[in-house]
Amino acid sequence: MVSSSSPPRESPEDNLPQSKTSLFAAFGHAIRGVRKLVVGERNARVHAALTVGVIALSALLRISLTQWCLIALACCLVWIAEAANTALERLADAVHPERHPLIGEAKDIAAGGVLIAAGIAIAIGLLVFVPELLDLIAKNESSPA
Ligand SMILES: Nc1ncnc2c1ncn2[C@@H]1O[C@H](COP(=O)(O)OP(=O)(O)OP(=O)(O)O)[C@@H](O)[C@H]1O
Repeated sequence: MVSSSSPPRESPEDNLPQSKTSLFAAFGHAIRGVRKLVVGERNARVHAALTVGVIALSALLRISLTQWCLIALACCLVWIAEAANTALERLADAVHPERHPLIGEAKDIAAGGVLIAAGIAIAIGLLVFVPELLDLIAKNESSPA
């Protein structure tokens, strides 16, 4: 017979840590993460320079709203992959500083994700910018000197 004074059964959710972080503080942590990514990672600084260059080229070529959306998504894809790669590298180094084949594999896979994202971003950039640049060249050639 079950005693009526037995404690209530715990649900799996009861074991989860209760987050006391306010939305405002969480936003601050995220901004700190972006700063650490851009300041501390050489690859992220390269992405930052490329992002600025791509935005400048897009503005110069006066691309359409749809093209802006595609370029923005392509840039975001690379930034998200780079952030995930950096986070995984730091986590792996903290949890297991010694060399381990699985850590190596995990880092290689994360780096592969960045490579795939960068490849797709380059393809989108070519699809958007090459026709625009060809158009600009054709207009310049056809205009009277
Ligand atoms: N702890 C480890 N155990 C086994 N192999 C590792 C380990 N750390 C790194 N490696 C191998 O060395 C490669 C480079 O790892 P590293 O942490 O130096 O990244 P990285 O080249 O600095 O990358 P990023 O430029 O993105 O920071 C990994 O992809 C992995 O193949």
